Amino acid sequence: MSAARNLRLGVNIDHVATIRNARGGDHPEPLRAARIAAEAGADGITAHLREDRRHIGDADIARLREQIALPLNFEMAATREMVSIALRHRPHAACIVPERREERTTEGGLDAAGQFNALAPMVRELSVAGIRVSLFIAADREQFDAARALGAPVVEIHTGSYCEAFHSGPGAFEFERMRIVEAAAYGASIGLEVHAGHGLSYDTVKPIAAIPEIRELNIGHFLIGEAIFIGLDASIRKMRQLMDEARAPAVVQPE
Ligand SMILES: CC(=O)[C@@H](O)[C@H](O)COP(=O)(O)O
Ligand SMILES: NCC(=O)COP(=O)(O)O
Repeated sequence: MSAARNLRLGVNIDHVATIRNARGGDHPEPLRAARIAAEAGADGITAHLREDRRHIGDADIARLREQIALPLNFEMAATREMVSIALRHRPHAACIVPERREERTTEGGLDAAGQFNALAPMVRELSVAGIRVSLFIAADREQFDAARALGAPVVEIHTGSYCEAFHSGPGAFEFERMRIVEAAAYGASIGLEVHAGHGLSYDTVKPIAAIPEIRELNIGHFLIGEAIFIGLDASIRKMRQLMDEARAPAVVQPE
């Protein structure tokens, strides 16, 4: 992703494929969404190849790698099948996420500490292939320590609980925000590159974008939903603008 930006935006296009798959066929095409995202200022494309292929499919990953110049962040479960697919396509990054077939979406973070021995060879294999490994984890020091010990250079903090807390009142929202603030600072202090994502919207993005240690946000479902009303280009540009506003250095007024 672009080195020039100190907060990158990865646009997740999974739910373009969700709509396509509702009817079969090839409309709307995730590849076209990726092209629009690139034009709208995305720094990267994120796609989650779920084991059940409920949205993105294998052919989407192949097309994205062949036809999109932006870095691809390939979200994958910790399975041999997914490691083989990643090694075949060599995306810029592979983000390992926990998956349960019966879940509606990614409900929690990866248990990097509990699954240490199973993850270690996968992280190694992906890294040796030149793929930047990221672990999708909760804002929890034990998980950050495990990510570091595994040799993953990047962690992505699951912002789902934070986004849900937005609807539970200011106290709960602030509590979840602070957990992410502290975790991001801790992650950076032990040498990890910190990303964040899941469920972010125009209402919730700014406090996360304002956290200086966070280098990348991955956002999808809200952007694709909002695109129904204002178009994909406009929905991405507005998100980018909110991120930039949150990140802008405070202007000190002369006395
Ligand atoms: C890991 C993650 O947060 C994304 O993959 C996002 O959740 C979109 O995919 P799902 O809606 O299938 O969970
Ligand atoms: N890793 C999070 C992601 O890619 C986007 O999640 P969402 O915005 O679709 O919930």
